[in-house]
Amino acid sequence: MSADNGPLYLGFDLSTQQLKAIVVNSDLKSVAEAKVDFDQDFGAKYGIHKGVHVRDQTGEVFAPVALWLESLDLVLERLSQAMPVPMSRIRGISGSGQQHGSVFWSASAEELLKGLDAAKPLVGQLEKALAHEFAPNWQDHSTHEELVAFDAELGDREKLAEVTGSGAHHRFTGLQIMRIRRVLPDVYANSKRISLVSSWLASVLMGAIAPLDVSDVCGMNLWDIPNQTWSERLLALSAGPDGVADLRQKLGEPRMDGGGSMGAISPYFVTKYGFSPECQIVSFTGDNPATILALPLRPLDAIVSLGTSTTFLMNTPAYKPDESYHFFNHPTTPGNYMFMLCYKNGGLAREKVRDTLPKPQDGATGWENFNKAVLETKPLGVDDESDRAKLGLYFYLRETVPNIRAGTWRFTCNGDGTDLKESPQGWSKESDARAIVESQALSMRLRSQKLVHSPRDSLPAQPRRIYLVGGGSLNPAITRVLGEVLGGADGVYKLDVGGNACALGGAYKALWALERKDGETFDELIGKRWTEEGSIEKVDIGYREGTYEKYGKVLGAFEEMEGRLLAEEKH
Ligand SMILES: Nc1ncnc2c1ncn2[C@@H]1O[C@H](COP(=O)(O)OP(=O)(O)O)[C@@H](O)[C@H]1O
Ligand SMILES: O=C(CO)[C@@H](O)[C@H](O)COP(=O)(O)O
Repeated sequence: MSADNGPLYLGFDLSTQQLKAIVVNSDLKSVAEAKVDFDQDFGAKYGIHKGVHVRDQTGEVFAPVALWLESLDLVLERLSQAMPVPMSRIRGISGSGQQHGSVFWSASAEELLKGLDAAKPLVGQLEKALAHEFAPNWQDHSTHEELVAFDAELGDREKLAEVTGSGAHHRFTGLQIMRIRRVLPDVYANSKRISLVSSWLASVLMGAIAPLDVSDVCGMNLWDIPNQTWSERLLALSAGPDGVADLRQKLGEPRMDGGGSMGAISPYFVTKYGFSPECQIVSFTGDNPATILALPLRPLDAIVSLGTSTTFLMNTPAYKPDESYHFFNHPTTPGNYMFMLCYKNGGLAREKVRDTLPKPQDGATGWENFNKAVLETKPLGVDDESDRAKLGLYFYLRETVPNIRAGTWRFTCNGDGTDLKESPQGWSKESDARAIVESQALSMRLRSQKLVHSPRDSLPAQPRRIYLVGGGSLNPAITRVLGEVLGGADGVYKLDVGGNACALGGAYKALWALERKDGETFDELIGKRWTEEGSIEKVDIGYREGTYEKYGKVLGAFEEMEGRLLAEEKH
């Protein structure tokens, strides 16, 4: 069958600020795309900002589930208009959700999901299917009490990381569930099932509660990765000693196969949008695991995702957990893992620094002055040999890696990293523009050191290729600084789908799930069909001899700066 009349695959991405959809054919070529921007399309109605509500007094960050339901109808309406061929050609659907967020279903959920009426919108019909109208968001940091308890439960934080792939993090779902049980006991008691954002979207599309996904389940601090089972002790911590069986029932058993079908699409979508009743729903995963499925990722290649959060991702067969980063099951390949660093102060922090600079004329992207400042400032703000290197931290929210309070700090040191001192007088706004991007990249380089080795010849240890995805990957100044700091022996590449990588990874996952031959891995199938041309574009040379080493010399000072700020908080 030629790609002109063959099956199509749909990938969704329900992220913090948008719901995106992309359709590809069996040759991996994009056929149609659509998106809903939560603030633009529904901001006034729901009173959200950047996709969420924030309660500063408690640190809560959450999204209205009704907003996502309205967005699902709207994105499908837009997609059906954008499709050059009938929706009935779509054979399979998968996708991704922002990680860690949870949706609490009521006892009526199964029945309401099964009986959806295509003559009415989703939103009114599923109101009573929810035990809680809001979903905690990954930016939530209201769970300090729970964080302390999780880190202590198995002995210490390192032990928790060995078992669950991560130390305790405010946003991880086990902590969020424990807090909901503490502050909203009725919500917890009335929750018949609990979904992650990924499995929630799959559930609505399937008209039945979908199991949690093999990879996304690792973002809860509840899943024992070495033994691939729920940790009874951590369930007991989250649910209370008598609540283990009940919480296990609410969560269900995860689906360990990232491929195959979970069931056919709900008749609601068949009648309303013209899907085939044979269209299959494949398990949905987290947005970061989906990102590593947007291309065949080789060992030593890294992806930097510049979305609302900034993440650094690698695909590795080695499980080497550490309390400062994350390991997840690979979403499609048993025995492989996704290594991840995740920063809360990503895109929104860069926007705050951008907004301190004069606003460009109307019609500009808004980044022009920021980019000019980044490109006109020398590495580490060092103009000549006598200048001290500038190192800054720009945390508008409490950061996760490392767990440092909100604030802005500026330090200087000698070029060899010695004599680190705080610089209370600071420096110009233009220097901040370069320093924030360098700071984010230095943190990634520091923490991924153990996972990289020399790619060839006598080059220093570094990734082979660096792929950039997410909204920020469109920015040439950010791209250049990432190449200068992180290296990349074979260069820095941008995915042509830019901000749509997670949705694309979801579409490829659906394709692999339904077309795989016995035992055929995702990388084998996608690797055979994927071509660089039309998929990626080289945007920077990456490793620059001399510059890379210059940044290497201040890595120790960067770590010391973080250490000093962490120590201040302990006193
Ligand atoms: N030209 C640009 N330069 C720098 N950042 C950009 C640019 N365009 C978009 N962004 C950033 O991309 C972010 C959104 O990226 P996206 O991947 O769509 O996010 P998410 O998946 O978290 O919703 C915005 O917060 C914005 O800061
Ligand atoms: O919390 C994490 C990963 O641990 C975030 O990366 C979320 O998964 C949300 O991502 P974006 O909305 O930035 O894509």
